[in-house]
Amino acid sequence: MAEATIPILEMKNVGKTYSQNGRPIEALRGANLRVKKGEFICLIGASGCGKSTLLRMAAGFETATHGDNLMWGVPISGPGPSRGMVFQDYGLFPWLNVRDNIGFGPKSRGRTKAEIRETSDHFINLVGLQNFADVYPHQLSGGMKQRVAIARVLANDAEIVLMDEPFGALDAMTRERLQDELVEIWSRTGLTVLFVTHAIEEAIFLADRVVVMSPGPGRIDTEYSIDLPRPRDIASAEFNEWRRLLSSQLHSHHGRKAG
Ligand SMILES: Nc1ncnc2c1ncn2[C@@H]1O[C@H](COP(=O)(O)OP(=O)(O)OP(=O)(O)O)[C@@H](O)[C@H]1O
Repeated sequence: MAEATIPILEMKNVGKTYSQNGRPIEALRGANLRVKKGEFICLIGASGCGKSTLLRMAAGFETATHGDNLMWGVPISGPGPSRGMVFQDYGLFPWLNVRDNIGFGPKSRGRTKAEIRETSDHFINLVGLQNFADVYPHQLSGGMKQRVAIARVLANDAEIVLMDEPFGALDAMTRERLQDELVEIWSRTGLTVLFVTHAIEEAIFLADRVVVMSPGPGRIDTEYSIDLPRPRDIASAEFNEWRRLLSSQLHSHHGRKAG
C-alpha cells in the first residue's frame, strides 16, 4: 500500500480498562479512529469520556487493553519522538534559552554541535523566533512559549503533535491568540495535530475534523468534518450553525437541552 493511503495514526476497535483499587474502570470501548497526515483533529466530550486516555495511547504512554493502536500501520509500543506531546504548561526547561530548549532533543540523541545548531536554527526560523533565540522562557509571552514547545517537538522529529487541553487554563483573549498562532504554525508546517478540548468553539475554530466522544464507558460517538474556510470567522452564520449542532449533540449525552 502506498504511504499516502496509510493513516499516520489508526486505532482499530481500541479499548482501555484501568484498575482502580482492584475495580475495573472501562475508560474506552471500541474506539476507531483514522488520522491522515496533515489533519487537525479535535477530540471533544464530557469529562471522563476517555479523551486523555485516547491521547495518551496515541503517545504510547498507555497500552490498549484490546484492539490495534498503530502509527503508519505499525503497533505503537511506547512513547517515541515521532509523537510529540505538548503539555498545558509547555514543559519548557526554564534554565535553557530558546535555542537550547529546541536543541534539547537532538542533543540528547547525540547529534554533533553543528547539527544541533542547524536543526535548532531551522525550527527557530520556522516558528518565527529569530529574535528570541537567546531569551529564557520566563521572558516569553504565552504565544512564544507555545511556539518554542512546538518547535521543540518538531526538532525532535515529531510527525504528530498531541495536545491535551493546552489552553484550558487561559483567559479568553490569550486563548484566542494562541489558537490563531497554532493554526498559523499548523498550516505552514503541514503538521498533524490531535488536540483535546472541552470547548466547542475552540474545536470548530481549529479542527478539520471534530471527534465527539461520550462517557459511560468512554467511546467515540460521531465525527464531523468542519468544511468552513480558514481563517474561520467565529461570528459567521455557518460557524454558529456548527456551534448549535455540536452543542446539541454534546448536551444530549447528559440529558440537558441545548440552548
Ligand atoms: N490512570 C488511571 N487509573 C484509573 N482510572 C483512570 C486512569 N486514568 C483515567 N481513568 C479513568 O478513566 C476514565 C476516562 O478518563 P480520561 O482522563 O481519559 O477522560 P477525559 O475525557 O480526558 O476526562 P477530562 O475531560 O475530565 O480530563 C475516567 O473514569 C477516569 O477516572
